Amino acid sequence: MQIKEYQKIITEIYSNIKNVEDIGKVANYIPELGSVSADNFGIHITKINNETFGIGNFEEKFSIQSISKILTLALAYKLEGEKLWQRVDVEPSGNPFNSLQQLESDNGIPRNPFINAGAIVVCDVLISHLENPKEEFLAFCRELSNNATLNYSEKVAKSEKNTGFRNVALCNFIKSFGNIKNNVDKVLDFYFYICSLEMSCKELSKIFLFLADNNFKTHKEKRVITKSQVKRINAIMLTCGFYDESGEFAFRVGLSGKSGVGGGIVAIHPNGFCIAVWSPKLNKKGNSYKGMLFLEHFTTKTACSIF
Ligand SMILES: NC(=O)CC[C@H](N)C(=O)O
Repeated sequence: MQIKEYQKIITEIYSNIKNVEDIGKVANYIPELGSVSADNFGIHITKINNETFGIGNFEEKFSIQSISKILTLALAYKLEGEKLWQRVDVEPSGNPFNSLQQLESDNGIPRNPFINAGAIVVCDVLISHLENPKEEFLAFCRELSNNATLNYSEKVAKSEKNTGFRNVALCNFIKSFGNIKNNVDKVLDFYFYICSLEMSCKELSKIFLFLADNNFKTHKEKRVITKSQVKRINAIMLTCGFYDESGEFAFRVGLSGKSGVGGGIVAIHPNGFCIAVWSPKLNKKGNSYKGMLFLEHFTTKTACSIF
């Protein structure tokens, strides 16, 4: 589909949904997230041929939260290879993102890398590989998107550190099973920082092009991960990207995707495009209410789901 056609359809849906009553709530269990204006609504699409279109607050940076779990997974998979799956599984959890429940019966092996438990293990794997995890992970993101302005938010990271009791519990619990190899404070500090990464919809739809374009190379002409790894990360996004609402997202939208409690969602059409939506009010499962609604209309009107 031509970018002009996407532009027309996106503009139309954006205008309709902008005025729909938002039944969601801005996340405030991390106090700093509660300070954003609930009315923000932005969309940006980047095609693999680099044609783009954006509307609304698509250039404003926000806390990408769990969307960063795709980036930590990509780097850990690159560094650790298939051994990674001995530490974290690839099954949908059917449980909330911060749940402790299954970890006991699963002997400290998190169900997938996109729930908090799984992302914490992935952070631990990265710490074992990297000398300066925060700096090197940020450098990876900057290279991937050819964007030196990408950064963490100190405020959000600190705010989460002060209130992240559940994540502290998760990390210690997993450590008790031997599936955290490094110091828990170090792992948690890294986890809180990766969650605090800030990007706009425009930046998000660009950084994830490596999952849409099988021939993607960075500006330094480097391949990021193998084609098989791209396929697998997309598969985990489809089955686990929205926690206990992953089935619903596949059912209503039909793209691989990932949400964050900052209200962002990215979705991938393999060989087509990456689209990012931001609207801070979340539904009960922690996914952006208007973001999901927008994407449902988008794949319906463009007939561009993967099914
Ligand atoms: N779903 C999310 O975006 C959750 C991430 C958040 N930083 C947390 O650990 O609770």
